[in-house]
Amino acid sequence: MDAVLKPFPYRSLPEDAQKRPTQAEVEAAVRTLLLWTGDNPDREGLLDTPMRVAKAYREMFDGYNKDPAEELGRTFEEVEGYQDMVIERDISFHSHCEHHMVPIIGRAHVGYLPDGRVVGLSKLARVVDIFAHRLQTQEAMTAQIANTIQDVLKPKGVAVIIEAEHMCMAMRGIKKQGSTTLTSTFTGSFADHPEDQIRFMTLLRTSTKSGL
Ligand SMILES: Nc1nc2c(ncn2[C@@H]2O[C@H](COP(=O)(O)OP(=O)(O)OP(=O)(O)O)[C@@H](O)[C@H]2O)c(=O)[nH]1
Ligand SMILES: [Zn+2]
Repeated sequence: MDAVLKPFPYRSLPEDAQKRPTQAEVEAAVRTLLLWTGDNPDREGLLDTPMRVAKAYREMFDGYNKDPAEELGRTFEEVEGYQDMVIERDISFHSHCEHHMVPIIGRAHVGYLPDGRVVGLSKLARVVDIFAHRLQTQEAMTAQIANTIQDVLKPKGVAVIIEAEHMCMAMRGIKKQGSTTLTSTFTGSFADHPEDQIRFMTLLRTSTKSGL
């Protein structure tokens, strides 16, 4: 199936990337990579690997087929006048770095200050996953999540913090296991009022075991 990529509002794709290669072309490319490792793509254990890799890529990079704005389209106003921040903490995600195409594994914390409308909680995690399932830098992913929620939901502000481990730092190159990268983007009232940022950070640190 040759899917045509949807327009992507936060990063333009080159013209020739708009059309996907065929399944046969992808499998041939994986076969080349297998040869590059030094292994034999014709041995029994590797015969179906190009097909499996193509299938896995379709799943791991399905974020290119989805529009994060659509996820935020359905909102609710009946929340009994609730006006304080809403935070979805510890949203686990898997992504791939755009430099080495190896995994980034981490957690996102997403908060917003509603302006009359709230969104289904799962939708915040869906937005995280859509951006995670594209080739990323952590900085870009953090900004994309915050800017999409700000642009579509139009709350008073959005706060996004991501902490992640980059396998390109752990498995190769500098080989530092266990170091994590922290990034943050604050929009609206979170950018304008330090006290909102502080409250966000304080709420994030509230222990889930505290019984609050
Ligand atoms: N800022 C940023 N850098 C990243 C991210 N993921 C990977 N990198 C870095 O991207 C850089 C790419 O550096 P290059 O010198 O072009 O590539 P390289 O020779 O593979 O680099 P080394 O990892 O130092 O071996 C590396 O320093 C990676 O650690 C990310 O999400 N954000
Ligand atoms: Zn990398």
